Amino acid sequence: MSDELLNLRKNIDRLDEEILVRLAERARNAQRVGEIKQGNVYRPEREAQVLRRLGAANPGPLPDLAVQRIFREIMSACLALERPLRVAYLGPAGTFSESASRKHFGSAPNFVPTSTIDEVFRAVEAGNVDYGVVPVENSTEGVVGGTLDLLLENPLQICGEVKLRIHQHLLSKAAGIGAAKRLYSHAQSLAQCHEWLNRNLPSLSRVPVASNAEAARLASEDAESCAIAGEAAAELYGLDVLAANIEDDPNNTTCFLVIAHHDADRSGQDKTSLVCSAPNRPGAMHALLEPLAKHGVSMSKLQSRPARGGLWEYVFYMDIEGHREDPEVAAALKELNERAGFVKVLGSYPVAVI
Ligand SMILES: O=C(O)C(=O)C[C@]1(C(=O)O)C=C[C@@H](O)C=C1
Repeated sequence: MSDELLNLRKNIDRLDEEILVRLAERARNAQRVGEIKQGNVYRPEREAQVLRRLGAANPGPLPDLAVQRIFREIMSACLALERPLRVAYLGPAGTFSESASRKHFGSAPNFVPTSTIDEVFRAVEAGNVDYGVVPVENSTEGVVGGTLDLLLENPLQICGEVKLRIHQHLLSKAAGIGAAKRLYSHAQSLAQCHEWLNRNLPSLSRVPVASNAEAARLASEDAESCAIAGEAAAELYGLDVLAANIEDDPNNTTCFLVIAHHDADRSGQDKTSLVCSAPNRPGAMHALLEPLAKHGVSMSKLQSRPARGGLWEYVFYMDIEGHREDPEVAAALKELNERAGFVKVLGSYPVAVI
């Protein structure tokens, strides 16, 4: 081994020990914060601030995202010293919902898979878990109506968002693509890879199943079949990637929400989700939007859904920029309350950092 290589490795060993000592010191501080803090130990606004600050202060050569992922894990482990979290997600294990949960909370919590989105809400509401992660919108397939309906009916609040790039892979234990006779996947994933499949595997029979993870499990038990699923499912079921990133839209992204009994404090870069109704008369929609324009509040999303109970009655889901405690947002919400038939603030939370 050359002298230079030996010296570099010696340096790395010394630096690792320094990092370790500093990590222990950080963890002890977090433990003490946990003792002093009243109420919830998990503080999404503080975590977002830490990640943003370190991304901005990063001197390189590591990319910002790599630094933020490392600190995401550090905070996850520090928080677990204060109190281990329980997080429910739409299962089974290996789904994109699990990947989104881990992306947001790191790997320290106890993750609890559920069978339906409704069960995620019920687990949080009953206090069986601290937080829940539910899909709300996919860039190709649109909104998850069930999640929007549950947010309207339920007293729970949104305390965070997770944006996950969805990469779909063709997975199998078969020797090659030609050997496969059946393809399992969730209907949404089959739709997201429709063009690739028509081009590359037009005659392979496509079998929709309950989830991508279930598709991966079925493919792991039968070497004549393959599945479309993500990396987490491939790892969990020991499948080979026959073709990677086969989604038709390379920007395919799903947005998830983190639900809890509380929303988040101000982080400096926040959004607020709300749902409201407008009376069915001319100019009613304009009346809803006017307070936002008047107070300089930007709206990033507007989505209508049929109201339960009234034929051709609608409710409107909005995302606006800012925290409900920011003065201009508070003023706009107050006026909106006076004009709309009904307004429910679903929560203010930090804009996703990673
Ligand atoms: O600042 C806090 O409240 C902490 O508990 C520390 C810490 C961290 O490790 O930085 C850990 C968990 C919280 O969610 C936020 C931050």
